[in-house]
Amino acid sequence: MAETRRKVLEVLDGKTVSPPPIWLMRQAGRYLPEYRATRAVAGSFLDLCYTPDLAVEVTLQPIRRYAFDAAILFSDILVIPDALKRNVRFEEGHGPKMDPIDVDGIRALKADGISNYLKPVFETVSRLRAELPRETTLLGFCGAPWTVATYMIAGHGTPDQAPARLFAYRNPEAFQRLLTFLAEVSADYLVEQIDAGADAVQIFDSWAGVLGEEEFERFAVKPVARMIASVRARRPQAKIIAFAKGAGLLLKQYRQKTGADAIGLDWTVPLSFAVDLQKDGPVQGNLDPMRVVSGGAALDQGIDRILDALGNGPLIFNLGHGITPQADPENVSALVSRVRGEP
Ligand SMILES: Cc1c2[nH]c(c1CCC(=O)O)Cc1[nH]c(c(CCC(=O)O)c1C)Cc1[nH]c(c(CCC(=O)O)c1C)Cc1[nH]c(c(C)c1CCC(=O)O)C2
Repeated sequence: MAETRRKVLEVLDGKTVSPPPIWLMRQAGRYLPEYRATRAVAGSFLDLCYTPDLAVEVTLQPIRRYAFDAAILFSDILVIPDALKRNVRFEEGHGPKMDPIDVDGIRALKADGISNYLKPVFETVSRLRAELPRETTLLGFCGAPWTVATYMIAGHGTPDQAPARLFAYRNPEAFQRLLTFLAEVSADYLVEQIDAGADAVQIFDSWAGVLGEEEFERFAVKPVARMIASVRARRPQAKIIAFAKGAGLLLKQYRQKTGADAIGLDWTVPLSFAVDLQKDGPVQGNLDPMRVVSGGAALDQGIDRILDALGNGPLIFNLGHGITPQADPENVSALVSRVRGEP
């Protein structure tokens, strides 16, 4: 059989691929009219995540339009609390909600049944691997323990995760227990995605940036290091991207201490520092999603700066965070063409 080049995997192996492969965080989503159409017939957002026919369809939509180098499984990081029976719901215009967990709730958490509950997700992964073009890398994902814990404790999203930070100071043992529990079940979840056909996985620590230095070490670095070690102990070839949004200077040690193959960079990471981080291994990022909303010169300049700074080393071109619903699909076409050096 002919060798298939999966460019994202080549970069994760430390190679420089030119032009760099590209995919976008949240590439399947509300900025696409075809996503909104599927979403409208799906019932709830979680129904969309748990119906393989529909989840496969929305995962493929941005691949059909833009031929991105990677597809990311359509799901959500909050399927783990949902599988833990935290009554997760997504209300229009309100973001995610769930029952807030307390110390007794943390003590009562059990891992039984998660894998069975999430079977539709694994079915989506295996169908995607069969349906995607061979050269497209399939990414699985999960949330990092800290980020998932922030939603479990508050019961909803907050601007600064004050409820989880406060809970962690007041109840250090229960909080540590929650992080350790989430690290274990999330590692199992990633192993099952890999076994179903995911070529690589990304761990999203979207709220790493609200932590002080010591808490970053205990709540972000250690649990993710533990997850990665657990996945690698079982699947030594696993390729893992870790995205700690807002981690800034602490990213330097983050890759080394967690063992991630590549680190994701948000748009506030200075390119001069990104060049330094790239000397230690592959990086992914880091265009400001608002440049995609803006389009025009702001988009072109943002792309060119990243390519100039990072294009001669192992780079997966991406945004610094998820694409937003206001982004014009035409601007995404312009972005992809420019990164690929097409007219
Ligand atoms: C923190 C977080 C969540 N979910 C996720 C994160 C980490 C990354 C990040 O920080 O963005 C990750 C996520 N969520 C979704 C994906 C799918 C794959 C992809 O990237 O295309 C992925 C990888 C779909 C989604 N997850 C969600 C949507 C929008 C819901 C809808 O269509 O009604 C999508 C497409 C809902 C969601 N899910 C979450 C929130 C806060 C929200 C509401 C905010 C919003 O509405 O944009 C939790």
